[in-house]
Amino acid sequence: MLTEQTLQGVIVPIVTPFNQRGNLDVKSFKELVKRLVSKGIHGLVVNGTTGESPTVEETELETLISTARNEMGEIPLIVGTGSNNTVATVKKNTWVKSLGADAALVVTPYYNRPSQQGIIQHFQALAEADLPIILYDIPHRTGVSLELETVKAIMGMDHVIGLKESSGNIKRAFKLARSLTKPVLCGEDELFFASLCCGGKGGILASANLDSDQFVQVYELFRAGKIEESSQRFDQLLPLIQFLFSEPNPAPLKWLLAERGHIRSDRLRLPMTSISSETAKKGVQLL
Ligand SMILES: O=C(O)C1=N[C@H](C(=O)O)C[C@H](O)C1
Repeated sequence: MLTEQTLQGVIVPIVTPFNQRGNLDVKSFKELVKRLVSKGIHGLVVNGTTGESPTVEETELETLISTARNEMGEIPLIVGTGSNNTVATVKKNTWVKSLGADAALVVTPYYNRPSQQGIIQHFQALAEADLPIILYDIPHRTGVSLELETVKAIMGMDHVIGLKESSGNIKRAFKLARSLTKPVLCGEDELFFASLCCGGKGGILASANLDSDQFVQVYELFRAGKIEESSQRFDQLLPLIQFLFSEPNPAPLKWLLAERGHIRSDRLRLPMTSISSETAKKGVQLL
């Protein structure tokens, strides 16, 4: 099980590769996991936003979890399970735990506009599944704003081991990293280095599906006190990060992974679509 002491470093929300017909491409997924593990990542998220969780079927998720588990050894496996239905999320957490998950990444309940108290109770209810939780705050995707007091209340729960902070507001990230005793992980790739400077303990970074060893080095250099070297290494990654978020994630990421031969197709499931030809031209320049 993952704990607040071991939750740190570069954690990669892996893409879910599909073939041209839109079916799960298990072979590409397995190769991808192996490659990421060989690059020294500190954890993996299956079924995150980057893994196109809204379109992944339960049987497919079972395959993804067991395939990843087999390749990962002791490296923590986190599974995205968040939804806007508390009972369903408890059930899903219990289920993914039985499949070998070390923790669940749980986004704030979106769309039905719960009160702050409702959000607190949602996370409280997840204790029943007995699986460590990482709170995922990403207001621009969920449409839900968490008050600082709400974050503190959730982070005070025993089964909640950390926060993935994706508000894009570095002042807020700074405040949280300073005031919380549990790890705050950056979920806004462009702010990764800034977040480490604010006291963040690592990041859950879609960009780290590519050039993973470079992201690991940014983190390791920073931890070793080599701040300038870490900063320079991160600057080198910025054009990649900016390209990857020039259209909704994970479309540019899948395109680049396919171009580099790491997956066999850049296919996404609707309503997500592949990148435009203009973005592809920019990608070719980057390559
Ligand atoms: O899947 C994730 O986890 C991430 N998703 C974010 C997003 O797509 O908005 C980006 C972040 O790098 C990780």
